[in-house]
Amino acid sequence: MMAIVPEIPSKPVLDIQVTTGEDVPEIFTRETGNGSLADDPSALPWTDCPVIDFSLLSASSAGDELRKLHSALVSWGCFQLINHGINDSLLDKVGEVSKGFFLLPSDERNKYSRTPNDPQGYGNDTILSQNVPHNWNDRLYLHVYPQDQRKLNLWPLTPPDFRGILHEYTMSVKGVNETIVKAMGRCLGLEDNSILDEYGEKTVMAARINFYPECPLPKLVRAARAHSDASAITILLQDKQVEGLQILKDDKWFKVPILPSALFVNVGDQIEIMSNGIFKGAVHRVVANSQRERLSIAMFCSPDSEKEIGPIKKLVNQSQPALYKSFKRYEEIFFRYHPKGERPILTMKI
Ligand SMILES: O=C(O)CCC(=O)C(=O)O
Ligand SMILES: [Fe+2]
Repeated sequence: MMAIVPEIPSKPVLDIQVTTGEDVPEIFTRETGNGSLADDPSALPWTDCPVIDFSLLSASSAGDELRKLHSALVSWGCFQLINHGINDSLLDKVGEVSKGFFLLPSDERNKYSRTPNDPQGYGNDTILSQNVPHNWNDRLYLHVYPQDQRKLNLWPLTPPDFRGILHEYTMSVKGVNETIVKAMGRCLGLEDNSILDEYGEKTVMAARINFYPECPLPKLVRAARAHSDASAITILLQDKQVEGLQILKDDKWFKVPILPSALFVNVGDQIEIMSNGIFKGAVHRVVANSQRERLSIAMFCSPDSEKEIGPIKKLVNQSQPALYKSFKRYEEIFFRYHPKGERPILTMKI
């Protein structure tokens, strides 16, 4: 049996009283070597990762858009998605109910607190090593699809329409995920359903609703340290006004701009593995902001956790041997390594 490593506990960031940098607890300011904290965000360049028009992806004449998508996935591992069909009013509403939750008094929010060693629920991320800094981030992490896997006791009852809106948003994002994943299959020269078939019986989706309070020490504290996602793909709704997300490419950091009404899509570890390394999982981080709070909603779309995942057979041959092992339940693997400051995907390499 595996020993359970105890968590390094922390209160939600919203419950820490800070007025000056001196009030920031030491668990947030440790250095990790995950990129220099001294980088001045204003000095970094903007990413020019492609903007993909969703409405063109399923057309029989999608050639140009698929070429753009292919180039995005092999170079950046991410793209901005426009014309995705989710209307602005739903994007606004899911943002508003989410913010409404984080603005609740502490005792209301903490009714939905996660329990130690379980990622689902409200609070901050699990940290399992003294060397790993905590993120200046409170998040509500919920399995949202399939519906019978929802832990409804962790779904806020206030704001009153939170559950209904998150459900509606989930179902809309699920459709977007399917079209993107089919297009990714075509980009690899495979059948439409080649990746979706690897998903098994059902797509699994988790929502991670991030709230980043203002931070008086943005030069020493990360809002989210560098990571790649456990998902196959992540569909992210950024804050409408406050930037902060950055993407790593060729060892350089790039800021991700806010594009009105767009969703930001990035490749997660599981598509990197299924594509046998052809598509790159995007390493990203979020910088802290001393002036403004920030909200984002990441929807992690992944294969059925009981399905064995590995490099797609048609992409493996003598000149391209499999680069990764096959496995099940990647989310569990991710939560074993990430809280210790290790990169989960490296443990999957052959
Ligand atoms: O807040 C963001 O823009 C990104 C969040 C993120 O990387 C995540 O939730 O995995
Ligand atoms: Fe992420």
